[in-house]
Amino acid sequence: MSLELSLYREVTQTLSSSLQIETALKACFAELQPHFPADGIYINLFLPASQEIQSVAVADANGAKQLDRRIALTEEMCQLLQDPDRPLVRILTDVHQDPVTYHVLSQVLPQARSVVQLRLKIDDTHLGVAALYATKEGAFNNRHAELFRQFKAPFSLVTAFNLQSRNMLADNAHLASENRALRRSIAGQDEVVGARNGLKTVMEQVEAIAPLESTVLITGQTGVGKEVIANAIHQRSSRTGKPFIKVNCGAIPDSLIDSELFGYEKGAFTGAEKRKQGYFEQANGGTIFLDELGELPLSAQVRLLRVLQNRTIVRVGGVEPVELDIRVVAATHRDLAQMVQTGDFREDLWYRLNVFPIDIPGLNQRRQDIPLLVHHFMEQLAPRLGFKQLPAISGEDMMRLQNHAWPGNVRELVNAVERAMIQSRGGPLDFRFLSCPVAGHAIPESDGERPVIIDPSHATDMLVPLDVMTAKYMEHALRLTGGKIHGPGGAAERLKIHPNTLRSRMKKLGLL
Ligand SMILES: Nc1ncnc2c1ncn2[C@@H]1O[C@H](COP(=O)(O)OP(=O)(O)OP(=O)(O)O)[C@@H](O)[C@H]1O
Repeated sequence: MSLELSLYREVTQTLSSSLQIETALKACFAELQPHFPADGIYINLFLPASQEIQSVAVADANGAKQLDRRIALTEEMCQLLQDPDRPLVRILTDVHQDPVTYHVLSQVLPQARSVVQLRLKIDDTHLGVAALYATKEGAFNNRHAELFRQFKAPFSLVTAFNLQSRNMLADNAHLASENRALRRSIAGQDEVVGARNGLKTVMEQVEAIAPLESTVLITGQTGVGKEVIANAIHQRSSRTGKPFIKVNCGAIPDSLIDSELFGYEKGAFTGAEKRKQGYFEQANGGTIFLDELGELPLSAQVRLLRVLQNRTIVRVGGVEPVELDIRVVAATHRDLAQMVQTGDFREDLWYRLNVFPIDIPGLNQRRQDIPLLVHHFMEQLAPRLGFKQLPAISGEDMMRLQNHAWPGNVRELVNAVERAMIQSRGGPLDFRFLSCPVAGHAIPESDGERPVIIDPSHATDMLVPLDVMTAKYMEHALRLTGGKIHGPGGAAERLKIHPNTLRSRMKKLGLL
C-alpha cells in the first residue's frame, strides 16, 4: 500500500474516532507528525452571518484543546475568504503573506510562523480551514501541500458535523433559556398561589373585572394577599406594562397627604423648589393601588371622591386641572360599611369604591393552599438563604402548619417559613415554634415563641364597642413596650401594624 493511501486510511480513522473534535484532532496529528515538519494542527471555522472566524480546536504534541474564540473580520476579509478562486491548499512560508491568516493567527496562535492550509468546503460552501503550522518560517514545501490535499473530504465532513452538533447544542441552550423565560412569565401570571384552590372564587372575580376599567375594592384581613390580588388585576388588564403605583394611605402623615397624592407646584409652600408629581400622576396610564384606604382622613376622602368623579387632579398650589387616565384599585382590612355608620368614612366615596368588591378569605379558611404556599415561599427564599435544593418538611410539621391559626395570614406564613429555613441545619424544616392549635384560638405573640390564648368565650354577654376594646388593647401593648410605638420591640412591631397606622388609630381613639 502506498504511503498516501495508508496515511489517508489512518488519518480518516483517527478523525472519526471521537465526537470530541479536539480528541480526534490530537490523534490525527500523531499520525501526520512523522510526515510533516509541523508543530501543531488547528481547525478554524468561517461564520459568514456574523463575519467572524471561530477558532475551534488546536492540537500539538503535548495535547489538544477545544477553543471557542471568535475573531471579527472586515468586509474585505470576508470577501477574500468566499472568493471561489481561493486555492484549496496553500503554503504560507510566512503567515504575514495572507492578511486573514495573520489577523487570526496573531490572536490565537501567535507562535505560528508558517502554515500549510487546507480549505474545507461542502457543496461549494466555504466552512473554514484545517491547517498544519510550524513555529519557524518556510517549513512546508509542495510535497507537503500535495500530501495534505487528500484530506479535504474527511476534514470537511468532521468539521461540518461538529459545526452542526455545536449549533444544535447552542440552539438547545437557547431553547432551554427561552423555555425558562416563558415559564417565568407564565409563573408571573400565576403568581397567585392557590388560584385554582382556596382563591378560586377570588380569581374568577379577578378574571372578570380585570379587562374592564371599573374601580375595585379589595377587602380582607391584614397579610391575606390584597396587594397580590391588586397586582393580578393590573397584570391581567390592558394596562399591564404601564405603572402600578402602590400608596399606603395609612403611612402618609395627614399634613402631607395632599402633596403626596396630588403633587405640588413650584413655590406651593416653603421648600417646594420645583414641581413634583404626586402618586396619581405617577400612575397615569396605569393603575393606582390605594392600600389601607380606611386610614385616609375625611378631608382627603373628599378630594379622592373628586378624582374618581372627574378623573382630574389639581396639584397643591396649582389651579389647572391635570387630566388622568387611571384605574383605581383600593384595599382595606377595615369594615368600611361600619365606618360609614360611625361617620369615619364618607358614604358617597364608599358607594363609588364599592362598585366591585372582592373579599379575600383569611388563610384559616383556605388551609388547602398551605402546602402550595409553603413550597412557593421555600422556592422564593432558597436562593437568598443559600439553599441549593429545597429542604424537606415532615408530615407532622405539615400537619402543624395546616392546623395553625394564622392570625397574621399569609404574611405570617412567609415569616414562619423563613424562620424555619434560617434555623434549619440541613435536615427537614422544624415548625415546632408554631405551637398553638386552632381550637383554642391561641395565637403566637409577635416574638412567635409563647402562645397567647385569646378566648372570646370568657367574655360576657355585655359586648363593648370594638373601638373601646381596641383602645384597651393598645394601652396594654404600650404598657408592655414602655410607651414605645415604633422601632424594634415597639408596639407597632409587636402588634404587626405600620407605626403610622398605629399612630393614626391611637389618635382616632383619643390615646394621643
Ligand atoms: N396567594 C398568594 N400567593 C403568593 N404569595 C402571596 C399570596 N398571598 C399573599 N402572599 C404573600 O404574602 C405576603 C403578604 O401579602 P400582601 O402584602 O399582598 O397582603 P396584604 O393583604 O396586602 O397585607 P396588608 O393588609 O398588610 O397590606 C406577601 O409577601 C405576598 O407576596
